[in-house]
Parts: sequence; structure tokens; C-alpha cells
Amino acid sequence: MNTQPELILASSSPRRQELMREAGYQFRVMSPDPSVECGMCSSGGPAELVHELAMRKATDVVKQLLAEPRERDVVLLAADTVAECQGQILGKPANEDHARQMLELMRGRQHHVLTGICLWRLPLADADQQGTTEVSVVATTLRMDDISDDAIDDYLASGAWEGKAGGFGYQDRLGWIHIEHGSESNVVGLPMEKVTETLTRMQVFASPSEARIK
Ligand SMILES: Cc1cn([C@H]2C[C@H](O)[C@@H](COP(=O)(O)OP(=O)(O)OP(=O)(O)O)O2)c(=O)[nH]c1=O
Repeated sequence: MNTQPELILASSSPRRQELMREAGYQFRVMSPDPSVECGMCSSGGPAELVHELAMRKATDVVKQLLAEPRERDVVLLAADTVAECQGQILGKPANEDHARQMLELMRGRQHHVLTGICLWRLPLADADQQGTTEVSVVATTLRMDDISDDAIDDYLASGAWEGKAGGFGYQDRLGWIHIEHGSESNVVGLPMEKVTETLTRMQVFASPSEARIK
């Protein structure tokens, strides 16, 4: 009998799925409804925003989960990532012009990428089905070179900005965005150091053989 809790990644982000697979975790993917991100006020700053959004995404998927029969404990992971530059919070760009504005703001400047993660343990034998949650926010500091308009145009034409907070993908190895300090995986959607530490405490372990095969 499998005594480990079932791990659920509450995210439709391909990069988050890849990071968890690379680390050797076995998990099921469930997607939070994108509407949970609507109407959020960011006046509290980026850390408060990603904290709240990670919680909202997790809550949405817990609701979906409680509607299905379960045989074992569940541990669920949800996350939200934004960039911040000069006090402006930069989420996923709505279109190419929006992505251009973000890149123009960040060029030649230091900026931050923050990811909020919510880990939610839902035991089977929990009468009120509340479980326990742990929320953390991790920040990474980056700097973008003072790139030309042409370089921005080329990147935008590639379409690689789509669906990425701040309008760039660090994983695209652009050569003009550098990490000054902090976690690299945090930039692309999950602070794996923090995720692994918290999952280990919740008795969820990666399978070393899976990690080696990758
Ligand atoms: C900064 C940065 C972000 N990203 C991605 C990670 C996230 O998928 C996305 C930020 O949007 P999120 O709203 O955090 O996540 P999502 O909408 O893609 O997925 P879900 O809500 O279902 O979990 O930006 C990169 O892939 N590379 C980067 O360098």
C-alpha cells in the first residue's frame, strides 16, 4: 500500500511541471481556474500579491479535489510568479505592446522576480477537510542589460514572451538578463530549494531513480 501522500501540482504552467519532473517528483496536474487571478488589488506590493494568489489558486484546486473520492492524503502545490521593477508589478503581458513596455522598463535596470508558493496538506482523516497550509514567498534579484530597441523587437517577434511574467523567459538563455542573487528556478516559476525543503517536512519525497533517468 502506498503510504506517501498523493502530490498534486495545481498549475498549468509547463515550466513548473518540468521543474517538478526534473527534481524527480511524481505528481498529478490539476489547473486552477484562471479567473482566480482576476480583480486582484496589488496595492500591498508584489510579495503580498503572490502570497494571496498562490493561496487562491490552491483553494480553487482544493475545492475541485473535495468533489472527487480520495483514498489517501493529498499534498497540493500552487504558485504565482510576478516581476517587479521601479515599484511596478509586472504580471503576464496581455499582448506584444504590453510585453514591450515591460522590457523597456526593465532594460538597464535591476528588477526582482517573486514567487509565492502554497503547500496544502489535506489528510484523509480530517473531518472538517481544512488541512494545513504553508505559504512562502521567495525573491530573486536580476539585472537586464541596456539592450537596443532592435534586440527587444527580435525577442518580441519570437513570441517567447507569451504567458511569462515580466514578458521574458529566463530559461530562453537570452544572454541579456542576469541573476544577481537568489534562486534560478524561482525566476521560472518555482523556488525548488524551498519546495523540496517543505515537501520533505510533509513526508513527500522525490524518487531518486526518476531524477537520474531525466
Ligand atoms: C519571469 C519568468 C516567468 N515565467 C513564467 C512562469 C509562470 O508560468 C508564469 C507566471 O504566471 P503565473 O500566473 O504565476 O502562472 P501561470 O498562469 O503560467 O500558471 P498557473 O496559474 O496555472 O500556475 O511566468 C517563465 O516561464 N520564465 C520566466 O523567466
